[in-house]
Amino acid sequence: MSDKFDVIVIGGGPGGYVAAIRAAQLGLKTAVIEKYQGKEGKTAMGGTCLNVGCIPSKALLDSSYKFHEAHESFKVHGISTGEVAMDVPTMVSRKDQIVKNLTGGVGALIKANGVTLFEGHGKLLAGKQVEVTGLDGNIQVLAAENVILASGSTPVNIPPAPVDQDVIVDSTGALDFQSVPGKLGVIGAGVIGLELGSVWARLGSEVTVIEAMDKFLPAADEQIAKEALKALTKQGLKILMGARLTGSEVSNGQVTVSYTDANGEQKATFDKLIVAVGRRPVTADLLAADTEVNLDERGFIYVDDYCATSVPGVYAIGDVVRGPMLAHKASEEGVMVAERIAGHKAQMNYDLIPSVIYTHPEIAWVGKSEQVLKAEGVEVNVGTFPFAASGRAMAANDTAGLVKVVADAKTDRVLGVHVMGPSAAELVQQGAIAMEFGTSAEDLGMMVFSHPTLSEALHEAALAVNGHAIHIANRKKR
Ligand SMILES: NC(=O)c1ccc[n+]([C@@H]2O[C@H](COP(=O)([O-])OP(=O)(O)OC[C@H]3O[C@@H](n4cnc5c(N)ncnc54)[C@H](O)[C@@H]3O)[C@@H](O)[C@H]2O)c1
Repeated sequence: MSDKFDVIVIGGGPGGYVAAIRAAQLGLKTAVIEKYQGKEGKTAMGGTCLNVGCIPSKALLDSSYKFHEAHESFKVHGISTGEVAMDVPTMVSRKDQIVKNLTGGVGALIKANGVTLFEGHGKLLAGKQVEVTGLDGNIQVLAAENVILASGSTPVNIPPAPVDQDVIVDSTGALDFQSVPGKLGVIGAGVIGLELGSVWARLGSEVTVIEAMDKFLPAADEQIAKEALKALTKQGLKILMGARLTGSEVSNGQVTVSYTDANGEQKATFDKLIVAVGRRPVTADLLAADTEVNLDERGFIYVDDYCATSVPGVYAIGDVVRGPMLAHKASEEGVMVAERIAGHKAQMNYDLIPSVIYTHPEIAWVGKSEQVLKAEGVEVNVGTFPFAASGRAMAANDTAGLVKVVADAKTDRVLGVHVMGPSAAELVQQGAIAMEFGTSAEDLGMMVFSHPTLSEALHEAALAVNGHAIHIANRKKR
């Protein structure tokens, strides 16, 4: 046995690297184990989020939105451009450079905080020992007082559309197309399907999204989901609901998919097909048989509210445990666990984890939807404000969508903030901060918001909860 650590973290994604940095800050002797090899053939920190998830997809979303604006919207402002063209390899290599900078930055932070990096595969053994299989195949065993499992998730594969990363790709392959597919199929109208579908639609692909469920974005507030479906359809995304994929056949560089919908058997042919039907936790070769760490019935590592597993001193965080598969949820769990190991009484508010879909307009929310609250028997007051009535949104030529604030009818406490529109993610975060402090709609209404800002739409929606909005006619007058 070569070394003993206070904390060993398996996995260097947004859960693991944040946990490791926080543990080191708290004076704990910490190691992190990471095996992912980036495009340069070097160990890259940051997990799915930095390497093949949140960050690269946002790089492509931003590039493609700029192209779309130059192509479609500049003329409204009086700007003429001549022919606008997109060089896809340049767009993709810009994305790669951002990934390289960020993963390198995290590597530097790990070092600066005195965390020891082991490059290779980590596996928990009994007795809080951790086996590391190095990239060269050499095996060493480390000992720890505490182990944090942060092995993340991987895309779900489905038998009717086996991924070959050429014609049929998953979310990773879809970040590296070297040209714009003429016809693009997407399986799954979830977060990834809509974000990546948007990227390629903006660049000119004819995009068809095949979604098995009948209800669009079931986790979102119904009013927001309805508006979002309208907006995305207007942008040219063909979204087929209640359509279940049954098979696919690749030939001559194209793929023909079969699916069933309300009208029976259908077929469609695409140049590329993105499979985005969810992600599953990574636990393969993570736990030796005698560790006594339990999994739940869905294959996630079973943890309590504080991310403690069934084995004292062993914790698990992020996508490998229950809850939404979101980088910010993983990071906060990492901080909580590191602090608890250091003896602090840290906890995390699982009720206020914001969700964002980075389409344009963005779709974001925090707290509960009007429908969920009503189903729970909570009486609510609702205030909405459309961006069409916002001076700032008009100035930006970006007026689709609305802000919706849902408050308890008895106490006026804000229970949900739901936004579709420009900077929805940032506006929802303002709601999240206020909700964390138990805000009422009246409190938000009494605050001074800068003019002219998009944030005023949140102010007005909060005022509208009690019939006091100034810049729209109130549904409810008091
Ligand atoms: N912006 C973000 O926060 C962000 C971005 C990307 C990914 N993520 C996370 O990554 C995870 C995975 O994302 P995702 O979009 O793959 O999953 P998802 O669960 O959001 O959506 C998958 C969709 O595929 C549909 N589906 C499943 N099987 C199907 C089939 N056979 N035919 C047709 N449709 C089918 C499902 O009904 C669902 O609507 C999510 O948990 C998400 O939160 C988050």
